Amino acid sequence: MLEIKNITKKFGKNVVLDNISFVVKAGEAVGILGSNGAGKSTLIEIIVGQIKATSGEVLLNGEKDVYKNVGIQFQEGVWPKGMTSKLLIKYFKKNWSKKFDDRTNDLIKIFELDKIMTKDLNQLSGGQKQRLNALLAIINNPDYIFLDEMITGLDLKMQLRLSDFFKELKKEKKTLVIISHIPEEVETLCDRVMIIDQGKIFLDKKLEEVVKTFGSVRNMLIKYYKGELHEK
Ligand SMILES: Nc1ncnc2c1ncn2[C@@H]1O[C@H](COP(=O)(O)OP(=O)(O)OP(=O)(O)O)[C@@H](O)[C@H]1O
Repeated sequence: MLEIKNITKKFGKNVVLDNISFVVKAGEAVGILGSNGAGKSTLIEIIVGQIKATSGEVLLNGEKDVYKNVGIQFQEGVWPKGMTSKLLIKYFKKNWSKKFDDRTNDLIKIFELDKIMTKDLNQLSGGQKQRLNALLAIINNPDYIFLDEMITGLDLKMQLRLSDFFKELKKEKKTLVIISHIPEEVETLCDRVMIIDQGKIFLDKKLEEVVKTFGSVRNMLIKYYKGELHEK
């Protein structure tokens, strides 16, 4: 169980997260929606320990060292010249000298990275980097997986393939926290939907309830952006 307790984050005077609390149960898949700049990525970065909260705490199964059992899909980075997918995967798996195991080789094929394994990362396309980042999130088979706009910008074939792949992980009772601007991604993968609005939780509902009330996550989001949702 992941507990987010009274998280506030300020950058200078800017309050980006304002006393956010919620619990994610093991095996749950939560989709986090919201406007650009609402605080979604900051929230995930705090949960996984990449940045510090101004106040509040995050506990995973009652413990503070959340990073030990999570996988996070990093945003696109700038890499040293000569860094390749192969080297980066080895680094993440901490097995510089060993051959990849069967699971890793399968993942490389599923994510269609096999042909670009030894190419300089700075020469990869945006979608190729994104697929690599998504693979790194799961390479160590974590129980808690955080995906920040995982399929945005991928071609439809890869969007469907990765959605199917993460759907299978969900069946294995992995816990997923997904930031997305694509309502269909949330509807496909998640059983709980949240909207973050100006650093606060504006809406937190079961997918079932959203679909029953609005017909779809997209319809709910349209209502939200039109100012016709009053959840606060
Ligand atoms: N390191 C930083 N220093 C100062 N302000 C920051 C920093 N990181 C983020 N912010 C600000 O915090 C706010 C929330 O940013 P965040 O990236 O969490 O939004 P988001 O909801 O993920 O947006 P998007 O949908 O555009 O990815 C923004 O106003 C952003 O400018």
